[in-house]
Amino acid sequence: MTEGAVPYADLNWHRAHELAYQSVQPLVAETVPVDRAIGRVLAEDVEAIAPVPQFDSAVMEGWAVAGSGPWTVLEVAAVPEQSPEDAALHRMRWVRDLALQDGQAVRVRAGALVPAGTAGVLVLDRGRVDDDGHLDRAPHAQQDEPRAGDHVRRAGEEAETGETVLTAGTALTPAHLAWAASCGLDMVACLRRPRVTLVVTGAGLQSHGVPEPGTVRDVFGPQLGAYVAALGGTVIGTHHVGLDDRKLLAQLGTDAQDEHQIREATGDVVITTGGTGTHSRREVRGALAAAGAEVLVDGVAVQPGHPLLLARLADGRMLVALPGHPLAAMTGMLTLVAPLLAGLAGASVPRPGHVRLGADVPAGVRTRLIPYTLDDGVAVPTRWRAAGMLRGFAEADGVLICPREGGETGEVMEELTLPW
Ligand SMILES: Nc1nc2c(c(=O)[nH]1)N[C@H]1C(S)=C(S)[C@@H](COP(=O)(O)OP(=O)(O)OC[C@H]3O[C@@H](n4cnc5c(N)ncnc54)[C@H](O)[C@@H]3O)O[C@H]1N2
Ligand code: MOO
Repeated sequence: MTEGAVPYADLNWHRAHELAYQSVQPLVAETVPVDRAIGRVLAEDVEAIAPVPQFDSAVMEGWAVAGSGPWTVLEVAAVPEQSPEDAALHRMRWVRDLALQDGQAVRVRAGALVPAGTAGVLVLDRGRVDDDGHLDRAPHAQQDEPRAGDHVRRAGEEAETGETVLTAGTALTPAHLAWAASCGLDMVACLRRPRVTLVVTGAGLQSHGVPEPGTVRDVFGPQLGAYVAALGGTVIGTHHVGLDDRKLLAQLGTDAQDEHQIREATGDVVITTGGTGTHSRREVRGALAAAGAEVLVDGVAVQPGHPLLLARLADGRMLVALPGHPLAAMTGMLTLVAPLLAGLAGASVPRPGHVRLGADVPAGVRTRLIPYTLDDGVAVPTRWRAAGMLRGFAEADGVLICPREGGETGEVMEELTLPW
């Protein structure tokens, strides 16, 4: 390789995707409140700090009973002028400290604590209480109701203290977080969400309305933040630098003195848009060279999104340069940003899925990323697939990774799932 040459120019799509993932290490962990950990990746195994559930409880409303019956129904002495909440708490504590003896029963609601000594729960409509507070089975009940353990949820039946209840590397879903709350957890150790700075280059970008001929409506500044969030990152700043190379360069350098300051000020990743074509202006490549960045990938053999760059800045931040053409940038996010953010977040590499083609795709000059819609379970490639078009991507169910030789109806092809 000649001096200064980029190790991976015109890289095969799969290798570029993998290289982006492998180019980074997971970020350090931080402990976060359970209710703010959605979508985060667990940094370490979580062990149950108490049995789950924490106490024996009734599954059905009725009476917790001891012995074969009939039973005397015990009730707590009422405290005058107690609020309903205080009365409920007072009764719960009384039940907690109670030890049922043979022939005794206590009225319980579904989910409520049952006292020590409970053999089972006699369901409400299977029992009768007479005026003297004696409980017996209803005429239609079986004579052995309730059998030992009937309608009682035992402490520790889901997890014992010290048991691993969530494993490191899990991307936390609402179901995981409900489970963590059920285990009594308040905080969990998660890998930090990658922080991203967006740098939008280009002239004549309009922030609102229908653009005048010769100008374009900016589709990256306002929208890429949500795309980054869907991929597990957080955009901490968006900078419009126009065509000013010095402003672009300023975003790639830093005055910060140490790693912590750099991360706080500028994040972990810089994503630029536009200025990646190999045309006369130096733009992104020039700025990367001036900033002393190490370019890892310069061009991916894919259409759209050929002039994509992956670089490591001098301070260790990673940079992805997306082309200006909108679809090229949107698919470039799947090619390089998705695996990069997954690598930083400690998540597994996003693997392509597979889908059956519902139409022929002719051969092309290189691999193509083609948005498709699902029709009756088969993939119909969009006709709005050129680099400047967004219509096909907007209505897509996924993106085909179509090899150079194309594909025929009925054939199974690799695809990328969209993060929304
Ligand atoms: N002489 C060459 N021309 C081009 C080459 C090349 O190698 N040599 N590569 C082509 C390919 S492939 C692509 S893709 C584009 C990449 O272009 P750039 O990344 O340099 O993009 P710009 O020139 O900055 O912008 C192109 C075009 O994209 C639209 N754009 C840009 N930013 C936005 C935005 N924020 N919102 C909406 N649309 C945007 C705009 O129409 C720009 O004119 O280069 C080819 N040309
Ligand atoms: O390769 Mo560019 O990204 O389509 O025109």
